[in-house]
Amino acid sequence: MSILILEEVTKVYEGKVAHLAINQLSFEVEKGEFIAVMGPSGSGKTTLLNIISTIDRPTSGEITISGLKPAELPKNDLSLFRRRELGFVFQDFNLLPALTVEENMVLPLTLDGQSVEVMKAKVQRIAEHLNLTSILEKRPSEISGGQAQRTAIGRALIHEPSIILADEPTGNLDSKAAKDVLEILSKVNKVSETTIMMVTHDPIAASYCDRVLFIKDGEYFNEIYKDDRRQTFFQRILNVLSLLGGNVNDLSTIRLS
Ligand SMILES: Nc1ncnc2c1ncn2[C@@H]1O[C@H](COP(=O)(O)OP(=O)(O)OP(=O)(O)O)[C@@H](O)[C@H]1O
Repeated sequence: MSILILEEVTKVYEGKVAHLAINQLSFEVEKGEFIAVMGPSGSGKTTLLNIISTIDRPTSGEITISGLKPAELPKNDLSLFRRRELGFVFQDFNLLPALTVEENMVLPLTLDGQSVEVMKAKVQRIAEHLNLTSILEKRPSEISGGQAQRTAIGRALIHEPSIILADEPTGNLDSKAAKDVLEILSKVNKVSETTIMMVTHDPIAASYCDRVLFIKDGEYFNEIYKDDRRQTFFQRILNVLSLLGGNVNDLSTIRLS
């Protein structure tokens, strides 16, 4: 069953000079899939994520998430839809510095007015999965980057969303913390069957996924599925990236271990 369907989605940024950022892009994501989106700088990855996350609207084309078309929802229903169906993980964590790890994680629930008992129980369960139990009382300035990103993943999961949208979730982490975060995302994907879509420049991060979708100049370029070991998948990802071209600086963040 497809949980996300894009049908001929186009995004044009209007301005002095109009810019075609996404051009007639169509693809589907299955429920429970862990998919990466890769492409050179400027190929439209962030635009795509913004459109799927309902932060921005497509110029034309249709998007269906969990059987609903967000573009057709009234504003109030759209905020609720975003809070219930989607979880967000960003490169720079986006934690509130004045709140503890626990308070950051429950923030989406407090907006929903849930009882303290329900919130505590949910936090405990997720904190155990994400290995955060011992740091629940700490503030973002007192924890490592990897712990901060795991907290952000916990916040994204607290609503049990249908899809987690992650924008370069390992971009600010060293290789050890990045590996931890990718293993956590894989576990979340496998254990709770949460669908995850991750934009990344890093072929190692992409190799944790089931499928990598490559875009170029806002258009579909290629896609490959993992059907073997992660190391072999990583090599195949590198092969497509070399065909894809782009600025060599785009690959400057690649870690080769
Ligand atoms: N608000 C905007 N107005 C006009 N053009 C924009 C706007 N946002 C992005 N663009 C252009 O649309 C294209 C796609 O941008 P986008 O940020 O989606 O690319 P990206 O693949 O995420 O790039 P990067 O990997 O560098 O983050 C780029 O050419 C960019 O300059």
